[in-house]
Amino acid sequence: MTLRGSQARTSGQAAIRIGTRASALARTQSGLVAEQLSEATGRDVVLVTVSTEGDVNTAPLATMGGTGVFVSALRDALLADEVDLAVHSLKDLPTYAQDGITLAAIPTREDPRDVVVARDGLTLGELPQGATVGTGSPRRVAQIEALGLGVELVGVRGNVDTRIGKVTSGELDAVVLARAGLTRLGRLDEVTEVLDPIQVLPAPGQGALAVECRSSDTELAALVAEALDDPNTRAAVECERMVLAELEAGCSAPVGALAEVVEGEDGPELWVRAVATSLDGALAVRRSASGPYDDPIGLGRKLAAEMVADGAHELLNPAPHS
Ligand SMILES: NCc1[nH]cc(CCC(=O)O)c1CC(=O)O
Repeated sequence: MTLRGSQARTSGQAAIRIGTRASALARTQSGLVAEQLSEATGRDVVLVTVSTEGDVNTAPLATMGGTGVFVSALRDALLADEVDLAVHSLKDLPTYAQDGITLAAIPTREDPRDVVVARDGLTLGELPQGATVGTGSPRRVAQIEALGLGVELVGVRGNVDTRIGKVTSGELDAVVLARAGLTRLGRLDEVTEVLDPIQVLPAPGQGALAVECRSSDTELAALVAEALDDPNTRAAVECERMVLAELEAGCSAPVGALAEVVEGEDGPELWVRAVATSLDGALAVRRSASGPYDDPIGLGRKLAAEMVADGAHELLNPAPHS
């Protein structure tokens, strides 16, 4: 795909190359970023498809080194100067920084909640005992088990179409997905329930995108930040990701976190809520806190410290049975 910017013919500047994964969702997300960037800067923008281990290998993510399988091939393409920008789902990004890579922009996030797509328009609570609910995410498994509905959680992987297809075909009674993915793919009408974050907290960063560039490309980083960055989304996801980092958990750990900017008495404040669970959902530490808008990192640290004091590390890394 090539988007012709309004400045293209006069400026003589090369097109900005955006690296994207090949899935329909990734291409849609990258396309949105390409459109916004072209519109805001007048530059030509092209999409370049890069295949990643997470797309090629359909084994459970936890067996592939979990963190970052969707991310590293795009970063390699950036560092090799094959593309100028990489667009990721922010929740797939490892919490630690990588040398040479700058998180140039975090655009305005979509609704971060998880949703259910079930047969016959049903909600989770309406499904019969023993009904099969598909998800590959330990975070979703644990929090849904904790609801005590008597449904059977079944591991599924694959793109959005594959997962919803298992409900359409009758193989599963329901699947759980990120609402944001369905919004971007124009498939919101298939949602049968939106899960309340009080019961099922989304992954840190869910619903947000990350636009990365080479750290040496300071001019492009500034251009992209100016065109795409949303300060409220950035504050919220920095806080959520700090909770995850402080709990020393990766992107496939049973940790949920959701922060929001709210209007306080003296201006904007941050609100954050988080959960860490045992894998079977039997034990959970849930906490919430609020703090100053301009210190999302401090608030994330504070909340994580409270969760650690409540035993979050023991839940996430149980001692082996003797
Ligand atoms: N786990 C893969 C993944 N990474 C980002 C999204 C959805 C889009 C988003 O959260 O921004 C999904 C699919 C899903 O969880 O249903």
